[in-house]
Formats: sequence, C-alpha cells, structure tokens
Amino acid sequence: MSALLSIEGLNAHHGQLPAVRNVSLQVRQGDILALVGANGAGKTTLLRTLAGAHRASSGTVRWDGVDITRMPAQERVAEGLALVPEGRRLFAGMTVRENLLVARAAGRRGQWSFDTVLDAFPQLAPKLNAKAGELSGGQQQAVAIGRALMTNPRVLLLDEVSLGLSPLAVQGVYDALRGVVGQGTTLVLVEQDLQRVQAVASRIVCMLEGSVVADAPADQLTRAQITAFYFGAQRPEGAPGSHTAGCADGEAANHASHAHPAHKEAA
Ligand SMILES: Nc1ncnc2c1ncn2[C@@H]1O[C@H](COP(=O)(O)OP(=O)(O)OP(=O)(O)O)[C@@H](O)[C@H]1O
Repeated sequence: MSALLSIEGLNAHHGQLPAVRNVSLQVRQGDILALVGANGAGKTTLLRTLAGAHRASSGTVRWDGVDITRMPAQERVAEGLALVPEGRRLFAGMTVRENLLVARAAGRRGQWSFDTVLDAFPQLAPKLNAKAGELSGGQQQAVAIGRALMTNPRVLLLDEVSLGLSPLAVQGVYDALRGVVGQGTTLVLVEQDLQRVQAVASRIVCMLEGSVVADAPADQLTRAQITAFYFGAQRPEGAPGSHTAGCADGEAANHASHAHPAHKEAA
C-alpha cells in the first residue's frame, strides 16, 4: 500500500541546533505508529514539522504523493493532518463546547461531528459549558483529542497524550483512541510508556539525537531492544529495523518507562 505520509531526508532546526536529522519515514493508512526516544530526541519537533507548526530546514514531506513541505499548518488540517500538541494548548477561557466547535470550520467533512466526538468522550457531555481551563488533566486531554477529531483527520499526530495524567485517565484516553482507530484514522503518537507502546502500536520508530535509529513492526521488537535504541546502547544481535548499532539490558527498560517523572501531576 502506498504511503499516506512520506517523509524523506527531513531536517529541522531550533536556531543553529539540529533537532531532526535526515529523517525518512513512511506512514501508511491504518498504521498506529509510536515514536519513542529519550527527552530531546526530536520527537516533538518532528511531529510539529509534519503538522506545519515548525519549518523544515530541508527534505520533503509528501501527503498522498503531494509535496506539502511548505504548506501552512491550517491547509494541512484541511487536508486531514491534525496535531494534538504536547501540553494540549486548549483555549482555557473558552468552554468545552466552544473549544470543540472552533475546530469544525478548519477541517474536512467526515464522520466526526460534535455528537460523535461526545460519543467517543462521554465524560465531556456534562462539562460542555465548563471552561476548558477548569477541567482535570484527563478531561482536558479528551477535549484536545476531540478538537482534533472535529477536523476529521486522516492522520492524527498525538504528542504525549498521557503526560501528566493518572493511570485511569490514560486508560480512558487510550480506550477512546481505540475507537478512533476503529473509525479508520491513522495514528502517529509520541508516548514515553514503553509498555503501552507495545500494547497499542503496530509500528515503533525510535529516535536518538534527531535521527531514526529503529523502525520496525511492534511485534518484532522486545522491550529490551526498544530500550537499547532509546539510549543508544549496543544493539542486540538481529534486532529488526536497526539503523544503527546499539543494545541495552532489561534494567534500562525499567528506566525508560519512567523517563518523565518530572512531568507527573494529578489528573
Ligand atoms: N523551542 C526550542 N528552542 C530551542 N531548542 C529547542 C526548542 N524545542 C526543542 N529544542 C531542542 O531541540 C531538541 C529536540 O527537542 P524535542 O522537544 O523535539 O525532543 P523530544 O524528543 O520531543 O523531547 P521531549 O520528550 O523532552 O519532549 C532538543 O535538543 C531540545 O532541547
């Protein structure tokens, strides 16, 4: 199947600092692609560059074969490429209803509407008139995903949707995402919890210092192998999808799944 999103030799910088280095990647319809890697590996910058929120320095992003590397973010949304950014970026002073409805005009027509988003996130129904800034972390994340769904994306880019949420809230978000995938939406998600990555992803891409160091079907990578790529250690013999040499042990895997302790807060 041809790629929906095809990335070739992509580079992106923050000032002089290269944050995404020569990344090539294919996202196919139906993929649940998890981007993993340590803090600063370039995951957020890559997602933002794909969404048009950050400028590519060089390389190409193709959408259904069409070069969209220089296309403004709002046009990408209209094409069906939506980002749920790290930190949610809701309009805190607006109600949940307003946050959802404001996205409607930006996107495509499709199966997602105000009503179907509320079906997917029933916890928002009693909160429609509440200010988004007054909601719990889990509820805010539901609004952020719901707002992106209102644009009827073909590909949804999700940056650390579980960050700062309680385990229960994270479970709620992923339960809802299962329904989103069931509706035919392709997911590219950044997730620090490797256990969850292995449970939900169909493909795992590991980044290290801006580069892709592994890209393989999720069921072909063990936890230890993912962790190895994560930290750039020596790779296990025969690890699939390896773009580099590296490997680590199970102890490191435990650290990897807790890589963001500073971000934890109550949901
Ligand atoms: N606004 C910014 N200004 C300058 N440098 C930045 C900025 N945002 C990110 N960087 C740098 O770019 C590199 C890639 O950061 P990025 O946030 O994309 O990584 P990440 O893998 O998403 O990390 P995290 O898990 O911490 O979000 C890092 O070296 C980071 O310090």
